[in-house]
Amino acid sequence: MAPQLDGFFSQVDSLSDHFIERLRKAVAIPSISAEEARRPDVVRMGNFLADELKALGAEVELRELGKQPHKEHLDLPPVVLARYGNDKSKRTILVYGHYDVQPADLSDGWNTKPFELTIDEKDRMLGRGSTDDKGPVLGWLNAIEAHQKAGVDFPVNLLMCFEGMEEYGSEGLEDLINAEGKKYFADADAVCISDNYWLGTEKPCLTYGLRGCNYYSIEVSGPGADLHSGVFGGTAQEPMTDLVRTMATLVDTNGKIQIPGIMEQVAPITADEETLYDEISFEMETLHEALGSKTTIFEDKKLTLMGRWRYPSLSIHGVEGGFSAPGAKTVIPAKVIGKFSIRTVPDMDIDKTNECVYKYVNEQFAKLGSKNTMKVFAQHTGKWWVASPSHWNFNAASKAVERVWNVKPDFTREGGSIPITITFEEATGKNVLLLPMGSSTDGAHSINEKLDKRNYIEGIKLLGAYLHYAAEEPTS
Ligand SMILES: C[C@H](N)C(=O)N[C@@H](Cc1c[nH]cn1)C(=O)O
Ligand SMILES: [Zn+2]
Ligand SMILES: [Zn+2]
Repeated sequence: MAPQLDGFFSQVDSLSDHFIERLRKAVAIPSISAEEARRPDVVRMGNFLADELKALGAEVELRELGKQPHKEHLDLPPVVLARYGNDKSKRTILVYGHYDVQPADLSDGWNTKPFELTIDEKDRMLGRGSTDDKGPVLGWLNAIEAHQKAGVDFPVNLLMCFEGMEEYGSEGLEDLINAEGKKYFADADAVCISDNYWLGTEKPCLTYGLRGCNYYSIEVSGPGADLHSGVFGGTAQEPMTDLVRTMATLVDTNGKIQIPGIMEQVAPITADEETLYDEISFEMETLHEALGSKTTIFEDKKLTLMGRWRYPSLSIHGVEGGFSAPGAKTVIPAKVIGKFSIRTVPDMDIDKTNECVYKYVNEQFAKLGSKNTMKVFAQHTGKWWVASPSHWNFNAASKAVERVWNVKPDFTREGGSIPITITFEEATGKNVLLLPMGSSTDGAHSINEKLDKRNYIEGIKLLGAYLHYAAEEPTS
């Protein structure tokens, strides 16, 4: 029998302004994990979540993770572990999310202040972290509160794990999950993560795969200090020149990775997979809207989806130490660090990929014949993940999508990475489902990140409905 959800749904509608205020408070905390100076704000955000959860009656622990690797002067932010309900007759669902965000500054080109939630005329809620991942994390808290205020029994025991370093490769979390897999998380019957996006703007999806991410630095140094290019230009070998020449050999304009040994690791396409892409609702026009231009590599839907889901990609992100401000400073930087990452896919191996990258970058640098010094290293790595969606956890989520959105979801893979997903699967031995709240045009990691009010409010209903169906779904 379909669960009684009307009381819960109408309570979510009645509390919508209150839930938006909760998101406003969360967005106002600039919890940027990649910026050292923001570490106190990341901790403040963890405390904010812990306090909100305690006020809702959850049992909460703040778990410290020690020092940040390679940055020993910095404490990692705490992991918020919480339990809501401990009824042995109910299923237990473990949910994960992250409370840290990507960097954001008005000067990057935002139309509004990134840490002030701004609701525009189209009911888009703009602000850093609105969709990635503060909106979805608060979705779980809001679902609890709406049940309480509606007087509806909460259908499951909820275990929660919210971290503050996801955007920096989930530093420190893996050990905790492995240690707690059969302790704190022992009761978990299934895992649900809400931290990715629909493929388009109208059709919800359930996600069963993620790419991994190996993030690299190439450090080139030579002169003892930054130099005057009029005095030293033409006399000193320049680190920036060596760096851009090396970086330019990594990938071509159509995204073809130039490093030998990478594509060779990619799993071949199966006959089943060949047919899968035609069924997916995905329009190139929506991709162009999300991209903000028509500069796609492919014109074709299938090749585009394959390029995002099942092939690796290499992206060049930036250069630390180079001159980047407006104006015309005539400096020769003494040391520059180029950053790039490779999104990895089945059957790529992290260590083998690292070896290929190190060998290739060293060879390319050697070809320059430079007297400068070059180091290449991986800053963080995380494995790809692909699961089976034939499981009661996915069935429950599919029914919840149909109930809330009146449409059957697409089953998708995601081009992004949530490094800890595979660790949850291995440490608990349970099925992991990705249940996104936001849509493809939300601009996660970009300027003007937003979450549509509709996706937030219906998303809260979706998370709550999923828990009801998960409580009832027969084991598969
Ligand atoms: C999909 C998720 N919301 C996300 O944005 N993940 C990040 C995580 C990351 C950062 N470094 C490596 N992985 C991403 O895909 O960039
Ligand atoms: Zn992110
Ligand atoms: Zn995220």
